[in-house]
Amino acid sequence: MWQEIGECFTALSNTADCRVIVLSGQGKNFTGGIDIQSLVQLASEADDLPDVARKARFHSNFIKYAQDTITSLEVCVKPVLSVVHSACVGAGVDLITAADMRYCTEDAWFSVREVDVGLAADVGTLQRLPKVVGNTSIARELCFTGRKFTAQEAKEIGLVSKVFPDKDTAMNTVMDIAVNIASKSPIAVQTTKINLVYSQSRPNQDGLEHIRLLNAVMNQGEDLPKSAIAQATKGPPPEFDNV
Ligand SMILES: CC/C=C\C=C\CC(=O)SCCNC(=O)CCNC(=O)[C@H](O)C(C)(C)COP(=O)(O)OP(=O)(O)OC[C@H]1O[C@@H](n2cnc3c(N)ncnc32)[C@H](O)[C@@H]1OP(=O)(O)O
Repeated sequence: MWQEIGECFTALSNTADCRVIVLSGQGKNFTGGIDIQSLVQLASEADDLPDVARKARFHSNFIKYAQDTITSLEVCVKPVLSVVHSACVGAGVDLITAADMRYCTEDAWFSVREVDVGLAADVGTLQRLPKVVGNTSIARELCFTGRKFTAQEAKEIGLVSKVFPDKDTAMNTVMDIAVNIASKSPIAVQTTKINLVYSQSRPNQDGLEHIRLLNAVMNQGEDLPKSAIAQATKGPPPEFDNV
């Protein structure tokens, strides 16, 4: 699954007729996080190596691979909307915090469970959760304790944008949001995502410089006049070529 997630988001990022991605889970839970047996197996494979440097390199390589998998959501230029139902544990929080938007059902619950399996979270939660919720005290409490928190609390701290009564309602509403985004200029939407991601950990001046250079090129495209004229004339929504 690690491999498929990375391949999937890389492929969708490069698939012209995909404009928006909705990520949801099948079955009883959104995700129970990393397969614990595979984690134990990995530790034992590292243990079999003859010396500490090689053990360290083995761990480092897998962590990098897993980090890149989660980061593939962020690197993907198409907006990723995630919909969580029931449990979202450990790697699930890493995954959704790399998405652009998060929604959940009333029965959803979350846990930054890594400390309880003896790990410091290493595939994104520690970097992204504090920024997503904008409150380092609550982010740290959740990371240090691994405690379960409800959909309601996730909404209160800003982890999710909205809580829906059930999965069908959540999916229908989030699909409407996705359709709305997909109707807009893909150049404008994707450049917006690229700049938001670039700017999230940099000074404003760097982000401004980045968008200035991007738009010096992108503003020469056909989507800007098409959209601007439709807005100004209250004309029908324009159609845009895929990127
Ligand atoms: C480089 C490192 C990269 C990433 C690291 C990520 C770290 C993490 O993800 S830490 C989190 C690890 N996950 C957990 O600790 C979750 C433990 N499981 C649970 O809390 C619950 O099982 C549940 C996910 C909330 C689901 O509960 P429920 O719906 O009640 O089902 P269960 O009966 O408990 O489980 C069914 C069945 O699945 C097995 N299982 C559940 N989660 C895992 C898992 N993460 N790994 C392996 N197996 C799991 C559970 O043991 C049950 O198995 P049976 O054989 O049916 O007993």
